[in-house]
Amino acid sequence: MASPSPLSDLIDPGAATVAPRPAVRMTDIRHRFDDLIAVDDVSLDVSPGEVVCLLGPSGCGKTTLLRIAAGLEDVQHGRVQLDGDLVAEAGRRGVPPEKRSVGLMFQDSALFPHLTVLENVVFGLGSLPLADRGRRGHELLEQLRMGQYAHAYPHVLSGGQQQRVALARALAPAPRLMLLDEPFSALDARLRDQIRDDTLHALKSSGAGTLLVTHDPEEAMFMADRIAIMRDGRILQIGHPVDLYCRPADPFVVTFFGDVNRFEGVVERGEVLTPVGRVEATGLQDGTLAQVLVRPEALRVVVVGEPGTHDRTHVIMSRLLGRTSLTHLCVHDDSGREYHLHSRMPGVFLPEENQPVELHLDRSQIFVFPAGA
Ligand SMILES: Nc1ncnc2c1ncn2[C@@H]1O[C@H](COP(=O)(O)OP(=O)(O)OP(=O)(O)O)[C@@H](O)[C@H]1O
Repeated sequence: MASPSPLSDLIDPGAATVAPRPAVRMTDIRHRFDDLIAVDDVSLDVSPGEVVCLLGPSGCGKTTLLRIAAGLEDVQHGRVQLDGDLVAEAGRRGVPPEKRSVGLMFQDSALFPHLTVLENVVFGLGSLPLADRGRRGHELLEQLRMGQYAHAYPHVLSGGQQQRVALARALAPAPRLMLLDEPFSALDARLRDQIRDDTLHALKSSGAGTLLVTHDPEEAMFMADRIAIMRDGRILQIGHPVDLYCRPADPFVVTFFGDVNRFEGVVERGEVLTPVGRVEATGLQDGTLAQVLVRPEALRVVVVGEPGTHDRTHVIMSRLLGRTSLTHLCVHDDSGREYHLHSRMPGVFLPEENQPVELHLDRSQIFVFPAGA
């Protein structure tokens, strides 16, 4: 009997070495509006099937970058390739947006009011036979839980339903790239969570690469395979959400993901002394003035003794925020200087005012940088 062929025989060595062409590749993009540099030397790839979020504060250049990918802004410097094809380069006329195989979705769904939901979804499918258009439209509406509204007009739909239709319309022509600009920001929180979830699954099953603009770090973490965090037109760090959250390259990256407790101190024997204890200052020389950023979840509060008998570290107040509880703490350093710190604990943890406590540190959520970085 012939022995079974090894698994490696099934692998095409050529296929293993050819990386898929990026859905979009933006190279050396710089963009000015008069004197203002809106995008400053950005290069970025999005792979097919990958969701990349552009995250950053208002005005950092996210939308401009997205509009350049879409062809809605000319390329002033650098170039844009879609699925390996050069579509725009500085000094040359680019491929117009409607010829780029790109699906667009914005904060405002911008549906055609005089067309039904189904007609809106199939609007861009003119080249397909009528029956195929209808099949594709119904399939997407079912996937986005809008099947029952196929023959309704947009004005009877809620904002969230309109966004589902806008997503179906953008996905209908099976674009190679989806560009989404703050698509959920006009929706209330509960609705937003459901739509985000459905959008993520629809994007993933489409196989398109996605570039999504948001200023909301939680949304970026929910949606993204990779996050590019931007400030002043530049990408400060790009990577898996865990890389950005747990291995931030810059203090701005730490603070953009939420509230932090901040201290300064001089590095001595590789450590900085803070009011919550000594912290390792990896990579900083002795004598360097350092800033220490301590996430509230890095401070684990342990109740000790009776309320009212506090000496140094004690509770000022505590609040339930839902999935976590926030404790405001009064902490003193060795010289007696007082600090007001925040601790975040999972679940319901509501120690009384004046309760003495001890703090245990989760060092994985404490970050040290040179002061002024
Ligand atoms: N058409 C324009 N003309 C002049 N300045 C512009 C134009 N579009 C954007 N800008 C400016 O360029 C900078 C980047 O804007 P952009 O919209 O890309 O930022 P953003 O990060 O998307 O911000 P937001 O989240 O507020 O939309 C901002 O300072 C903005 O005011």
